[in-house]
Amino acid sequence: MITTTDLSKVYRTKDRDITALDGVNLHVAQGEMYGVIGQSGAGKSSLIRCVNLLETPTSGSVTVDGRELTALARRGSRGRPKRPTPQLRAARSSIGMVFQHFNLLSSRTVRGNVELPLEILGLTRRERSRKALELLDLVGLADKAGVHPARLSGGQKQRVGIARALAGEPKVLLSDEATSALDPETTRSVLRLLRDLNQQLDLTVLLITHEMDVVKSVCDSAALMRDGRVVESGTVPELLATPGSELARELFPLGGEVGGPERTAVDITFHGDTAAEPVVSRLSRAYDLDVSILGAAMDTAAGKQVGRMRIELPGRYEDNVVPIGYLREQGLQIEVLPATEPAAAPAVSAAAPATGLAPAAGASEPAPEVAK
Ligand SMILES: Nc1ncnc2c1ncn2[C@@H]1O[C@H](COP(=O)(O)OP(=O)(O)OP(=O)(O)O)[C@@H](O)[C@H]1O
Repeated sequence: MITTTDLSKVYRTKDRDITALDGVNLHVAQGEMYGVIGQSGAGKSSLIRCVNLLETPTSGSVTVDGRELTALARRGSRGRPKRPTPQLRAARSSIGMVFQHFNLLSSRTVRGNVELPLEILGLTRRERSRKALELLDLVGLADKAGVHPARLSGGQKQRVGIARALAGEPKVLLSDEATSALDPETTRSVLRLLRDLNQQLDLTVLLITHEMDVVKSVCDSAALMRDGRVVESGTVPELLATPGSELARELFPLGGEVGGPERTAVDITFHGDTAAEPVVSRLSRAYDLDVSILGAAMDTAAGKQVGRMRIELPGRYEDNVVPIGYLREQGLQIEVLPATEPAAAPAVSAAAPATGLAPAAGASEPAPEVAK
């Protein structure tokens, strides 16, 4: 539904050129909720603004719903569009946008704000009113139609912003840090609303955020951006199945100090109904091993249960090839951590943290050993 190919954006300022996007290739499938995460300055806003051509990319292409928007834009001087072409304007109507600070008009009522894009689309007063009330009902705000934004909570303002974004019946919704200004409870309810709309309307949602919890609670897929590049991307299960994935580590941080070179540390990821713990006790019994559980995390990602566990086996990797093979045979995803020197930091924290959004290691207490 959304494809960017070699997308680059360079801001030319008086003093220097700033490369905000450096060859971004992204593919968001129809009906997907796709989260782009990264630290401040990574290029997330530039990406989302280039997707709907609010910013003109310096090079590369953007295709939304089969239309190459970059080809529809007429370039003006210094890369700025002179004016959107009618074709670009029409294509943009299939893209809704939700902003961090809501961008509501304080002089208009809630209904008046939702009606604004409908006026631009040329609907009659009666049609506008009917449609706006329908949209307000969809976001749970039918009773606030006549109220001005100043009398709404942050979450309610964002719901109005979402209703307004849906006015043109878009196929794609772009969300620029839509929950960053909201408290955790309100964040959860707005994310639930976005997820419901995604499912009810088969809406494709591209959201940018700096919060891993946002990705974890609603996204089917995610990309990690750094210095204008996508450094990792995929569906959440794919990321969890990728050895060494930074996103997987940040989504499900595992704690636990690894004991040293005479120990083998293994990260186990399990999905859905597979539970690791009985497998670990079976392993312990079958191979007469003292298995230590260093850390564990159970959570849901995009509505599916996912768990991770870090265990430690006595002996080097060479001594544990057979038990590790046994774990793999159980259908669990296994990642063996590189051996560490006794005084060295755990391998995971040595490679950590890309986003700095969550601790990668040392977050939880070591659990007792599994009984043999
Ligand atoms: N209009 C602009 N003119 C010049 N430089 C800009 C402009 N917009 C963004 N930049 C620069 O481009 C880089 C990427 O910025 P961008 O806002 O896309 O990142 P971001 O990941 O969204 O960050 P944040 O989370 O802080 O919004 C930064 O170095 C920023 O300073």
